[in-house]
Amino acid sequence: MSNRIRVAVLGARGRMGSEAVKAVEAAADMELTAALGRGDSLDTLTSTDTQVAIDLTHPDSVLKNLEFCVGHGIHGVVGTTGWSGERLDRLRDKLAASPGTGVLIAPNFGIGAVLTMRFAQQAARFFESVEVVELHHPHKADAPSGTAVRTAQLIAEARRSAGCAPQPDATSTALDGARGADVDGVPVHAVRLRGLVAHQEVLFGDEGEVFTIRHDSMNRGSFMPGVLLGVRRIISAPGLTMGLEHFLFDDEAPAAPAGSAGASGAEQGS
Ligand SMILES: NC(=O)C1=CN([C@@H]2O[C@H](COP(=O)(O)OP(=O)(O)OC[C@H]3O[C@@H](n4cnc5c(N)ncnc54)[C@H](O)[C@@H]3O)[C@@H](O)[C@H]2O)C=CC1
Ligand SMILES: O=C(O)C1=N[C@H](C(=O)O)C[C@H](O)C1
Repeated sequence: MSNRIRVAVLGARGRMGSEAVKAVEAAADMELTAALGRGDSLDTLTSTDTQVAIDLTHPDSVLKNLEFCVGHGIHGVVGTTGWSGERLDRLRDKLAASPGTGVLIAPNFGIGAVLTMRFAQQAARFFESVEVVELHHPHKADAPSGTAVRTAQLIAEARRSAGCAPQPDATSTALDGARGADVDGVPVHAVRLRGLVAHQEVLFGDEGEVFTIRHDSMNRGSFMPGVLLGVRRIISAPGLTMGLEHFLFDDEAPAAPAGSAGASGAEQGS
């Protein structure tokens, strides 16, 4: 019997999902069990004995898909963005009732995007001002992007830990949206433009200097090494893992308890 990982793709006819289907088919250690689109029955996941479902669907679909998967002991690798705190709590409840099952939610599978978040976190305490600008194709459902929200949250956490003061902003009158969305005190601006794929700039400023971190995803193939890494790692990482960095930077992963197959099942990176 084959010991390849049995993987299904949800959202298989979409921009990301169609790339994921090709990537799974090309991976020697994986077998594609199902390529499901909107309206297809999730029962196919159980009838094909799927081990890992990759979700690249829509903010309105992803929680229902995961509730089914986790309820049937199928691990999830999730690229779908647009999560709220309330939806994450519902997923946590579901996972608590299925202790052997793992879900990775990665707002971005691109190595450069993960590094952007990491470097921004490191730079955050050294500058008085910071703003995030994300730029995407006009078909995107959620704004700001999941990556931009996560980047801003990580920056805000780092600034809080370092005891930074709120950043200066004398704006007293503004049109709606002119100063972007306020994510944990960090302004985040979203551009939607034909011709773009996925791009982000983090701008730091202080007296006499500006420091910019920029990342550009030129095509969706760039996300696939991260998706496949997520599939390979989630089968031995029970619980909720927030962010691909927990699988990329192995030196930071919590030690597995003696006798266990992998991570501890405690939440990583919430
Ligand atoms: N984490 C990452 O690195 C990345 C994440 N994304 C996210 O992935 C998601 C999908 O993005 P795109 O591929 O550009 O969107 P898309 O609109 O091209 O594809 C989504 C597909 O999912 C289908 N779908 C919707 N509900 C479904 C359901 N319940 N079951 C099965 N299929 C369903 C749609 O019909 C569509 O074909 C978005 O949330 C986007 O933000 C996109 C790029 C990279
Ligand atoms: O919708 C997209 O395209 C992307 N979505 C993700 C996000 O919201 O951060 C990742 C990447 O930016 C592409």
